[in-house]
Amino acid sequence: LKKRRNGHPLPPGPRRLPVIGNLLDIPREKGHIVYRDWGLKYGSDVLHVDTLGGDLIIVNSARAADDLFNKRSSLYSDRPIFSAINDLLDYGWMLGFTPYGLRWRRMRKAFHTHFHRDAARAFEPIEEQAVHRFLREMLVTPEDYNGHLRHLAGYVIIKIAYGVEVCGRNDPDVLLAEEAASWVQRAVLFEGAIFDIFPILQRLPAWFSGAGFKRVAAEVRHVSDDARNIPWERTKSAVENGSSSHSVAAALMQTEDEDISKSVPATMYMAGADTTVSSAISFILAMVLNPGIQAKAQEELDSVLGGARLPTFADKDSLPYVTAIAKEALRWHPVVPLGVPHKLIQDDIYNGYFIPGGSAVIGNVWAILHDPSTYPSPSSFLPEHFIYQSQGGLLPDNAPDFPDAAFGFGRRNCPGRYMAYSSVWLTVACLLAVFEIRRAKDGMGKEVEIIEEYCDGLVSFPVSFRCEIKPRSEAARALVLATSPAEA
Ligand code: HEM
Repeated sequence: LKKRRNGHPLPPGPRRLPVIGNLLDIPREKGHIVYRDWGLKYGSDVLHVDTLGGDLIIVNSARAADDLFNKRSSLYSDRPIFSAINDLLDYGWMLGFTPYGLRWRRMRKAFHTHFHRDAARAFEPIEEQAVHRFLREMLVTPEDYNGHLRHLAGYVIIKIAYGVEVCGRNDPDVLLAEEAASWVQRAVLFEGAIFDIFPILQRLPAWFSGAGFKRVAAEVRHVSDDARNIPWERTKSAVENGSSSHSVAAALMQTEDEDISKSVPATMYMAGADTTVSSAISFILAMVLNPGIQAKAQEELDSVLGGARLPTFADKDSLPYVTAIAKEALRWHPVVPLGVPHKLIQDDIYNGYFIPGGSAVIGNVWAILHDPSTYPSPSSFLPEHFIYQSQGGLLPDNAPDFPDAAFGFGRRNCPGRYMAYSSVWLTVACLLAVFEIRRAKDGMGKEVEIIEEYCDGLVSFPVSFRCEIKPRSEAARALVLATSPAEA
């Protein structure tokens, strides 16, 4: 290593001990905050951590993320090999974990064909129908907003992926995809624990031992295979007998080989369901905590729509404050606070520092989206963070007016981001247009205290909280009821 370094130091970081390196320094929770604080302490936006699994590089600023992940994207676009789990789970078919190379490129291209900015607009009618259906569900059991949001995400993804409508909460496709996705989360996290990438999971689950692991792994593999194959085979039969509706799976079947085609729709649920749900819940939490912001957004909605209809995508440009709320929901508590680790494929020098080839490289999404030089009050939920200073907001005029980092970096950034953002935008706009979101009251009429707390994990979720979500008026309720049940 000394030879390869050729006099260049490694980026700074906590002092390494012989043999165990920085094992004892690795934070057990809230890694994104600890890593940001290390950056401040060591005066560098790029850090090096010596883990038992190898080298870990943390990138804490938008500038360094752009320099490495974008400008040197041919070097920084691989993934660390999650090999131990992959042997058993075979999640190599999921685009997010596929090593950088030909197979990844083909899958990514297939994804891009259907999800680039203009292509994703084709999904808007499905998203509108699904959000209307969600609003109707919210009229009946608003306390189950979490379940309804999950249903909404599942409905949209399965309909776009396979052209079929999920039948209720217990739809077999959704249940299977949910199960596979939850195993993937666990598998990745716990592989991360081995590499010390996601420090929280240094506590390995009890089933990770001997025969227990083999048994669980066999089951998991089965679930992962079914999640990819069952809906695919059904779509294939539907295409063959001429009964299929338009879908990503049906379109890919005509153009790509089976390995690529069936991986794309199956990946959508794994990558797109939890992430979209988490951002929508963050929005609800933000509204409970900030009634003034909610009132201002509703004023804007009323002035544009006159309370006469629900917002649609065509209203986006007329609703800058609502749009800023949707973006702020993605920034305030980013869904994937440490992103998904990339891997550097060969030795590199950056700002005079030596970065060893093979390092896992983490873009600290949270630190970048909480940089006070771009977002002056980073911990507060302020839509003004996405309104330029020249227009009365807080965003420096040279900063991008979108929380790009929330969707990752460089060639591996989220290919579903346009679809994800439009789903979040429409959910935010429609909920604000017709519902009042408030603190819940206890039996004594006292407001229930809410703690702004998030679970650690690859995908981070707000800790469950109670709130009250009621139609703003009888007219608002009538608007929701007027969305035809037949359309969804
Ligand atoms: C609010 C919702 C979402 C957020 C915040 C989000 C965020 C992310 C992030 C941070 C990454 C890692 C990027 C990197 O490695 O640098 C990622 C990857 C990915 N996302 Fe999303 N995502 C969302 C929704 C979706 C949706 C709806 C889909 C599909 C329909 C999707 C598909 C993917 C895929 C396939 C990857 C892996 C890309 C690759 O490795 O080449 N995501 N996403």
